[in-house]
Amino acid sequence: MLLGDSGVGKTCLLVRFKDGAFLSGSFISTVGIDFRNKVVEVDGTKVKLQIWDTAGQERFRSVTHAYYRDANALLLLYDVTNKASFDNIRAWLTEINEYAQEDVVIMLLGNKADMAGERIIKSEDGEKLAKDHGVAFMETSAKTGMNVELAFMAIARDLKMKKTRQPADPKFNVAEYVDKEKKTSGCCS
Ligand SMILES: Nc1nc2c(ncn2[C@@H]2O[C@H](COP(=O)(O)OP(=O)(O)OP(=O)(O)O)[C@@H](O)[C@H]2O)c(=O)[nH]1
Repeated sequence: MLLGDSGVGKTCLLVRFKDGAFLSGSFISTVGIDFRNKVVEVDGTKVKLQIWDTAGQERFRSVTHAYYRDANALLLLYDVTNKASFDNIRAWLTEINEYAQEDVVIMLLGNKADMAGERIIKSEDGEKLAKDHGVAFMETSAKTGMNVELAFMAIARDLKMKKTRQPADPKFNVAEYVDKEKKTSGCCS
């Protein structure tokens, strides 16, 4: 499930992942909730992701709250050019605490990382906030595609590991996996 303030790029991120395209031009706010499916392969196993795109606007909150409980993973977005969207992350995490399952996987994403000239939130600030709350973090761009595949594939891997894990197997940690992948790809915070 994609969460975050209106305009941070949730729909664009999903469209980039699903169709490999970027929705530029006029911004059409999501009304309520919408979903798209995508089947991906993780180590030879097919994983069907059902990705729910929520409306960031306050007036739809009561609609979206009803869906938190069934979510296995949450991608929580802010916009690196919009301070309010970053400041609101704590409030989003409080809502998640209240409505989502305790073991839900959470990934914090600083989107619009392509907008270097207009950036307000530093990558280190996102990193710190994520660390404070024990969640995975990366910066993304729905426009260039930076880290979009990595974000969704890390979630797919986590969900697959949860389903197939034997009691003796070590636990999969999505935050550690993402840090390792970011380092090996040498790319983009
Ligand atoms: N430069 C840049 N623009 C982006 C990016 N992602 C989204 N946008 C733009 O930001 C605006 C809002 O994007 P949406 O994906 O509709 O935002 P949303 O979070 O789904 O908004 P709500 O549906 O209202 O919750 C659009 O004009 C997009 O073109 C990005 O990574 N880079």
